[in-house]
Amino acid sequence: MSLLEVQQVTKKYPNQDSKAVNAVSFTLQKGEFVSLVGESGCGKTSLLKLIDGKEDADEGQVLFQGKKVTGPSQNLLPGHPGIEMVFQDFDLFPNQTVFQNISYFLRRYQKWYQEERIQELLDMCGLLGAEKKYPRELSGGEQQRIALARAMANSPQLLLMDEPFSNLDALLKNRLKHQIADLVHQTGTAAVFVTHDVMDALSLSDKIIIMKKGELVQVATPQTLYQYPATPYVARFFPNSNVFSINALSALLPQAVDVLPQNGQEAFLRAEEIEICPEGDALLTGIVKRLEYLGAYTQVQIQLSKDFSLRVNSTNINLSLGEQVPIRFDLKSLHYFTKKK
Ligand SMILES: Nc1ncnc2c1ncn2[C@@H]1O[C@H](COP(=O)(O)OP(=O)(O)OP(=O)(O)O)[C@@H](O)[C@H]1O
Repeated sequence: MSLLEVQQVTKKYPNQDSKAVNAVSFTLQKGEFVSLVGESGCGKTSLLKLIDGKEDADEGQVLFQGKKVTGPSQNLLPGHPGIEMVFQDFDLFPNQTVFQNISYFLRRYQKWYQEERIQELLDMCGLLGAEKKYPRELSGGEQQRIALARAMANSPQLLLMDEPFSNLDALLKNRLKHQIADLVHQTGTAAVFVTHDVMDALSLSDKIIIMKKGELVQVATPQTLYQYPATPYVARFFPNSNVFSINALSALLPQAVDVLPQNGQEAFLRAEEIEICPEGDALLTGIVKRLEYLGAYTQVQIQLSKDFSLRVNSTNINLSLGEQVPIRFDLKSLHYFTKKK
């Protein structure tokens, strides 16, 4: 039995024209780490609230450990006890100290255990010594970590995290994201992690769900998602992907018309699959339009025609804007999408 089964869940808020969540189905196993990625307003938070029983579904159902999760219409205190949710706005008690904020979630335990557990949680989140502070005395990132510590206090079976790293600096985010992933794997806690950053999703998840306008577009492992994005929307989440129309490429490569499909479809090519090459080996030639130095390589935007440019990853640090550069790639490495939208 799956830990969580989301079955055809649909939600439309009053006064909204379209459904915030539309016939969404997926399963989650014990200890599995799933990321939910999608553009702003596509229904990620709504889906988390439906899973946790904080919103009523119009259609479909959520089963947690085989039992139906009921919403606020049937519960005085919405929210399932085995599921914890970390909200984007932290939801801390403003007039209580950090210790009180966390201990409220441990109120059923004896004082000595509360104290021990709170030290453990604060240590994990890098906030030892903050027990007596009030939320207003903490930075956004610190408040966010307290919200995480609080959600993990009771070692929930399912942790729902709504962009938990949005207020953290890069150093802290890197530390915390690996701690959370380790914790999930060590304790058998399952997690649904909402993020805008598909690279975070790639590095942390067992499975990634891509959402668009309330619907699931693709559910896949990070490897499959990266190699075979099902639609242009999915591919565009990756900073190194080039999505373009085959017609635009065919116009520049009349000699390749026979090997390129002529149905006006889109294709994609990763920036690392294209190289700047010696002039005699060029497939195409373009002008350097933008240089983005990223440490290990530079991402170079090369304009090939008025409406067609490609991003290329290059280790050449001597390129300059406006320079003419020859590029090549294997036409066989072009990827085509299995779905249109
Ligand atoms: N309580 C509500 N009442 C009415 N409409 C809502 C409510 N909550 C969300 N919506 C609408 O439902 C849609 C989905 O919102 P939701 O917050 O779930 O998206 P999201 O993907 O989490 O967005 P973001 O990434 O910006 O947080 C949006 O159009 C939003 O305006």
